[in-house]
Amino acid sequence: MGEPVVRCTGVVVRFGATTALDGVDLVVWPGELVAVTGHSGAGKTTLLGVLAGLVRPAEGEVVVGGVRVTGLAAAVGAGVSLVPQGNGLAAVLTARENVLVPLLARGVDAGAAPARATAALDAVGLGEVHDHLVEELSGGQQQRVAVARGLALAGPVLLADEPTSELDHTNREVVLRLLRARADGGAAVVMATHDPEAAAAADRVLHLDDGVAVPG
Ligand SMILES: Nc1ncnc2c1ncn2[C@@H]1O[C@H](COP(=O)(O)OP(=O)(O)OP(=O)(O)O)[C@@H](O)[C@H]1O
Repeated sequence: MGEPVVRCTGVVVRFGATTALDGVDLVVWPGELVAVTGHSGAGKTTLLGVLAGLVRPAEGEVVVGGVRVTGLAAAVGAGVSLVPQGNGLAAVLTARENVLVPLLARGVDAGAAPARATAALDAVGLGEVHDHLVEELSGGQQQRVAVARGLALAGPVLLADEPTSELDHTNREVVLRLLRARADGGAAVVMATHDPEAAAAADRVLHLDDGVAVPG
């Protein structure tokens, strides 16, 4: 049966007196799209942060592709990419540059990277605005640039934090279809969401309640 891509065991995260995650276990296999749901403040972003090596747990461990994730460098090395909440785009770069720069930073061949960036932007329906500055784009367009950036990285683990929150129905379906396709291609995809339609598109739901995983 092979190995899961992501194995998260007994993860506890505390921010001062707040316990954001309280012993969370999560296993994700290649080909799975998992939705993480829960009320605002339940710990969804924190969990994705732990998987992305951005948040260090007080207890427990995360293993991705057989590598223990001890920080950002380990997560990047294991091929984790994150579509962050708030998109994390550089406003003064173009849509295309926002997708291209991380590809080059991760060592994608400079000859191949531009076509990959273009294809990812086309896939999310942004063919017309490749060369527009991000600050000139609408919130929904910016969100799709962030999704394109995550998709273009094409690693074995794609994390997406509320990737459809700014989108209309049509674009939400486009993004969900792309995440589904990425999982069908063998990646492990983990998506935090408040959107019941997005959760319904997942193979499985991990529901968090005040940092505790509860049966969905
Ligand atoms: N950097 C931080 N410093 C202090 N507390 C934090 C920090 N990040 C998160 N928290 C707290 O941890 C808890 C979980 O927050 P988290 O952002 O993971 O929730 P969430 O489920 O993603 O919420 P939302 O749906 O609103 O994005 C909250 O109580 C939050 O206030």
